[in-house]
Amino acid sequence: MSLELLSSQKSFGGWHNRYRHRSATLQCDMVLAVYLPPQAEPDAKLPVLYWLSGLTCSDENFMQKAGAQRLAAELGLVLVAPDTSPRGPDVPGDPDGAWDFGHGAGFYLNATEQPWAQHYHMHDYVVQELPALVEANFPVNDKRGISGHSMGGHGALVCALRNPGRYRSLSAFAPIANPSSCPWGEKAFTRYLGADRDAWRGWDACALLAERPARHLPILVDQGDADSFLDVQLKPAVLQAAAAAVGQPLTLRLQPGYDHSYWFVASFIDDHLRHHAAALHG
Ligand SMILES: N[C@@H](CCC(=O)N[C@@H](CS)C(=O)NCC(=O)O)C(=O)O
Repeated sequence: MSLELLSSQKSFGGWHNRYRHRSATLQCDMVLAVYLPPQAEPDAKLPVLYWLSGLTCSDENFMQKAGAQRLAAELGLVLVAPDTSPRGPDVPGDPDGAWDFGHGAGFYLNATEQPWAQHYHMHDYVVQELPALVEANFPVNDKRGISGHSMGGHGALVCALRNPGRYRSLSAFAPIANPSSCPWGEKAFTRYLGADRDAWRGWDACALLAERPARHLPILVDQGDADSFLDVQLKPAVLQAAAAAVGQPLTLRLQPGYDHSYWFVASFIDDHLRHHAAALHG
């Protein structure tokens, strides 16, 4: 599993590096970003926070806009930001060129429907191939946290709920909380998973919570109350109700005046980094 270094910049005493590699899971080349804090000496064993971005994003949005490096450097956290879908000329995208499906919109699931099923296995990529790659190439241990924004916030919830024990910490910003009941999710799930809604349950955080809560894993969620996607696409109240019904520890913070952008993410990223560091360094 070789990584080709594309660029490297020093940041807060550590390094922001971008790499390309061939993904066996996705059957295409993938680019990812890794922030190595100053503690990442060759003999170190640092925990890793995986960040899953939202619709239209690549590895770059979070690393450039969230302002996570300063505190990650202080806390000794490695940050890993993968792309949001398989990419390339051989990977089919949205037939109409829309931004909410296909390239940049892999929804962190394993597609079962053609033509998507050949490449769109972002869940297995994020949960299996990516940690194996990171743990083979960087001075890290197997203490993993996961977080993300919007489609990626939901992706983080699903990755953790589907894989008990694989992550020690979990949080989300403005997750698409119940994709089975919103336009972005219904479009993506119908195409990636087919029309049978029973097949969607394993990929919807609210349905998963009902079946396999992770009561040992407290979830931190921040949501701006001025987010234009709040009522139609995100629906945090459904997640709150699903968590309450099964005794899942969930702290949902409605942040007054904040929208859906990375201005919002940057405003609360420190709280999330501390939430993860407390569990990962324990
Ligand atoms: N392009 C869409 C918005 C998509 C969007 O808001 N994407 C979010 C995640 S769902 C994002 O992070 N965008 C990239 C950025 O802000 O850097 C629109 O025009 O309404």
